[in-house]
Amino acid sequence: MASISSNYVKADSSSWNPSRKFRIVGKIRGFTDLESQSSIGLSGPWISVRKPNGEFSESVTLSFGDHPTSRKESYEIDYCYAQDEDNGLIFSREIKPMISRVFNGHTASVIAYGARGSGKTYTIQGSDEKPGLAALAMTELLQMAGEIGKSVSISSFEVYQDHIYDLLDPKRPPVLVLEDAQGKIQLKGLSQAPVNSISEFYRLYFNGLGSRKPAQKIPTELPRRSHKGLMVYVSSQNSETSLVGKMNFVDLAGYEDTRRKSVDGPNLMENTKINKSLYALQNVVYALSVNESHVPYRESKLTRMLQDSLGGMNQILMVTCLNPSFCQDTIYSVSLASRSYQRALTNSTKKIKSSAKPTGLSALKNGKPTGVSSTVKKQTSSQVHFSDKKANFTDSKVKGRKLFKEANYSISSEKNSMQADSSSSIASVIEPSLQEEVKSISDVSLATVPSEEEISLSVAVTDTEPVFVEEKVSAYHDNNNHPEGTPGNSSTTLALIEEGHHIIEEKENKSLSANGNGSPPLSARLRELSNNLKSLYSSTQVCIKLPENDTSSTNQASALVEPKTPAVEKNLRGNDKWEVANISSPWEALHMHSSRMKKSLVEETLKFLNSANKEELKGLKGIGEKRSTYILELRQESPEPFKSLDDLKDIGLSEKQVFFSIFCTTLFFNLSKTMLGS
Ligand SMILES: Nc1ncnc2c1ncn2[C@@H]1O[C@H](COP(=O)(O)OP(=O)(O)OP(=O)(O)O)[C@@H](O)[C@H]1O
Repeated sequence: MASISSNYVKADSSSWNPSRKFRIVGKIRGFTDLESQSSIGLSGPWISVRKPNGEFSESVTLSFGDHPTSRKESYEIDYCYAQDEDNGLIFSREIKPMISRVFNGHTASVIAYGARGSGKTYTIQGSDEKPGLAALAMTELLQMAGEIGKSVSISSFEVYQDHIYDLLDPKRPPVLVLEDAQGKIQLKGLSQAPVNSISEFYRLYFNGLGSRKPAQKIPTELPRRSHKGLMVYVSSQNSETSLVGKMNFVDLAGYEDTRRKSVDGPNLMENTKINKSLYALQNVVYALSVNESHVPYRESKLTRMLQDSLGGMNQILMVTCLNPSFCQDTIYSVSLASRSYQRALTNSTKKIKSSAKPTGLSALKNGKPTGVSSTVKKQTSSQVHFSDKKANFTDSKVKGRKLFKEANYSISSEKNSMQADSSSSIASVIEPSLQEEVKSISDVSLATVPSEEEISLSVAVTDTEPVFVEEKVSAYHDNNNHPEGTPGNSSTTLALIEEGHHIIEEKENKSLSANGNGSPPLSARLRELSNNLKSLYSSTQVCIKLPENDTSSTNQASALVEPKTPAVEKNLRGNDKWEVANISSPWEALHMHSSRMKKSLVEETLKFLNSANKEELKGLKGIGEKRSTYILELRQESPEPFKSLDDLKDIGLSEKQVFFSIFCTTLFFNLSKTMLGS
């Protein structure tokens, strides 16, 4: 047990400040038998835990010992449990006070996160011999419920690749996250089982956890990495509807920075999704901590399904699990925890110094260990917010550059479900000579924007055929909180192409000597295509009729219009008129049309899913008998189950699939109509 510094001060009592929503504690994992026997168990302390102000400290600082890559900063969190402090102690100090709140009608959540192998499962799930926090809490909950005449039931779930599976009944289709008329989250398809004794709990919980075998598609012997959760409901007896309170236990998948490891194919994809959902959770924690008006629950399934539990007056204990020996990902996790801690101090009166460096999540996103040394870098919540916003903005750009490598993966291995499903049909209407260039642009766009949430289409008209350019823009929307289509939302295709262009140029400059195959560099092809688009624009001017009362000098503004784009004139609203009147470049025109067209397609897609009959639904690629039945079922429960493209995930479809399927169907319909002369 040599890993704890002599400065370590043991826990005396839990001091959950009632005004705080989040409490952030650490837990240093005990050595495994193997580690105890090896040199790891004998090496000196790696993590030092100190109370900065002696016994009066309300927090502790963590620092990491001798290792060339260890940073010398210290990270502040609420508390840290030592290697030899077990789950029982964490339970009595942290969880027990939460349980009484559950019986008072609140929801409490315990979320374990950290690097791989840092002890998250041991802490939350435990084992038959060493109960985890969930089992310890369950014993207490059952006892208290018995005493005051309440009933207890559980649900157990897994979030794998942004799909939720029921672990109590694994044969069920993925769980749907729906929002009812009151704005409450409903988990459709997640079963609940009553629990009357701890042995019954063990049987249900551990059978469920063991029942999901690795997905067949994944060529690995290892169990798949996923987030696992337990929901415990306390209800008034004999009444399913009168929920008293709820408790969640979440064992998150481990954070792993894949750039330092050779992870490939499906594992890389799995890891990317895991990290994306971990970032999403941090974004939610951040938004809640600083009382942001918009909390990005929809960024991942996990946060969406926990929306009601995370929001409101509910309390959340974040347990940062720490590897006892050197692990770079543990340092990242702690920097993240420290960041959350600082954010959680929303009403802090501590003296604060701001830091210009992007830290915490944004730095983590950039793959850099953060410089969150809480002892030296404190920020007010508003300062944190501001700098983070800025950091996020630059982040998306910087990340675009950095992500280039990752994007290669996502293009080649994932290839984007949309591309896989619809590229053939789209390719068939693109001039063969342009196909490669279009693909290049798509790739650049993919490379420059981190999120895969939304796609918009830009359509340029050539003399003969339309050219489709894929664009990904939602991360920019989200990061900048601009409503779709507002002037602030200026991340257009061309901006992306330009950005990608520079990245490619930079890359090419570096690797020019290595490129001996004589093929024109991508930047040259992009430039050529960019010039083509410009000349096409000047040779194909289609006038947009301006509102009659608009006599501004720009009323000859023109734009590229794809035949059959949604009616421009008819749909002009106040802002749109402004937009049309102020078009000053072909790119603005192109962007205006692409976003309007996208908006229109989205609306049509949702309308279609909310109203089409079974046969019509089945006409869409990706929707068969099962899905169409399911959609109809959903419509019986709620007349309009699809309110945004995000809801498509609930039927297990990527929005890209449906979007492009609809797009292609509409396009072919229009083309055949044109050819038939109607
Ligand atoms: N306090 C502890 N004392 C002794 N061994 C422990 C302790 N905590 C965890 N371990 C052991 O360490 C190993 C890793 O723990 P665990 O599986 O809980 O990590 P994890 O963070 O859940 O991993 P992953 O990220 O892969 O899900 C296991 O063999 C576990 O039994």
